[in-house]
Amino acid sequence: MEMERDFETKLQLQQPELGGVGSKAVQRTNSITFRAPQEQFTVNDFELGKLLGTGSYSKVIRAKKKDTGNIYALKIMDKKFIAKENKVSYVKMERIVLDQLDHPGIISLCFTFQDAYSLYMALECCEGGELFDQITRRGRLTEKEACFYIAEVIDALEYIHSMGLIHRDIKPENLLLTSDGHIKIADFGSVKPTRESQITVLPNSANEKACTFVGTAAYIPPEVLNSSPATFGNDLWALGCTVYQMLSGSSPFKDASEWLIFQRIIARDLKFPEYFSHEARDLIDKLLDTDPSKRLGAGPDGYASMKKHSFFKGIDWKNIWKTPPPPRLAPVQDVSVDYNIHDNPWSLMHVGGDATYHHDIPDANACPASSSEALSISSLASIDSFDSRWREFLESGEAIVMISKLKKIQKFSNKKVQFILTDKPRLLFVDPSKMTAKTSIIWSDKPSELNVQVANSSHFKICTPRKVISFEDPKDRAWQWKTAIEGLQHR
Ligand SMILES: Nc1ncnc2c1ncn2[C@@H]1O[C@H](COP(=O)(O)OP(=O)(O)OP(=O)(O)O)[C@@H](O)[C@H]1O
Repeated sequence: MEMERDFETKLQLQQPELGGVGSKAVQRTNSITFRAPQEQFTVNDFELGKLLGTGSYSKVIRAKKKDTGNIYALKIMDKKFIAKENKVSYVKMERIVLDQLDHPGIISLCFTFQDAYSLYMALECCEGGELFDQITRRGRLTEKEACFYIAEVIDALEYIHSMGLIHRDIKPENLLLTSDGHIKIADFGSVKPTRESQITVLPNSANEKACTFVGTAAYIPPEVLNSSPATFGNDLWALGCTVYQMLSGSSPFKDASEWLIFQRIIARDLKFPEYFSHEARDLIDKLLDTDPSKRLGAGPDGYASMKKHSFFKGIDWKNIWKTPPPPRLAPVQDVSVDYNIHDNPWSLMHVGGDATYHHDIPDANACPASSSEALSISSLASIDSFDSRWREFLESGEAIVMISKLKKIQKFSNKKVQFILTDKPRLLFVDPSKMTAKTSIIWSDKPSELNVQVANSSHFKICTPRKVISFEDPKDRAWQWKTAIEGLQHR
């Protein structure tokens, strides 16, 4: 209870002063004016649809407001989890920053509300999913496609920097696509305002993370690894890594562990695939300068030098948001995560009340989110971090990628097992009735030593040189198990 109270005080993002339920009136807290109001809604006011994505402290769900029919991406954050994981400042920062930004390339915040367990941010819904999924599905993008997407990111990033903000987590997972294929930058939890920032922040939140190590390992610039304070150059480095990833399908310093990734970043161990054009190499090379002040876009003429780069030949910078985006990829089969509240492993723990759950809200644009369970392996990593029951079976820093109660089919009797795939990667069995760890399957990245054979939507086999284990997944996720395991083998 004490923690709850403490949390409530810490997360008092705003106090409604004007208007009642549904009011669009402006509100103030500590003399900050909020554009997106804090409403008195409950989760019962929404029809919850498919899971759009998961972050390290949130789940984002497509939700339709029952009275208006408006669709939102509802970012749901478990209060206790946020307090426990010290993410309070991240939530505050994202709320207050998104509230003040206004750009076609940045996700907009429509309103917020909360209940006893969760905080809810109703965001503009990006039906096209993550750019990451587009890259994963295609293997890589063409230079023409990448050029368009990067040009939009640059336009939005120029605005973010002009507001005195460093995003600090630019990566393909945080670049979302609208239903018509334009980019929107998401995830402003790691933002750091500079001293000159025009953005108003809540007391004590601006400097909390001044030199903290934030971001994602593969996109972190070398100076951050050396504990230098954040600069706009951080985002330019991450942009360089993102261009590389769009064109090649993987990040430039990818390696088997974070430690190895960091070694490669510090050594600037950068190799280009043969098929990269001279212009692409030159752009990436200039963005990945080890000196942050020399990175393209960081010089005295700012973004103008970047926009003039030959890679962007033909881009109409003034009309970029009116330019037709590259054609959409064929949508993948909608493998929306089953998050029936009564089914524990994938449940939305603590989503208040008796919410109405709909597995699929019909989409006016017939455009399913591409953030599929099967393909967004990395972003699924923390989906179960809200469910602490399985934590005891994990090693420190290890996260669950996929978990299900399966029937292990044996010769004489079948057995129920909790089957867990982690990002380490490991495949574990837990006896769900005794809550004891059983054997694990020896992991191998080689398909000859570990492969999954799907018989039908519910039945699959895991084959290793020593044994073949047959499973039945009552939730028909056989293909998803295969994709998740193979995704980690190719990580
Ligand atoms: N507005 C949106 N429309 C569609 N999908 C979204 C939207 N916002 C977020 N998502 C999906 O949810 C995922 C998680 O969201 P977000 O990155 O904001 O969460 P987080 O908890 O802040 O994550 P992180 O661990 O990256 O800090 C995104 O990667 C994306 O797939």
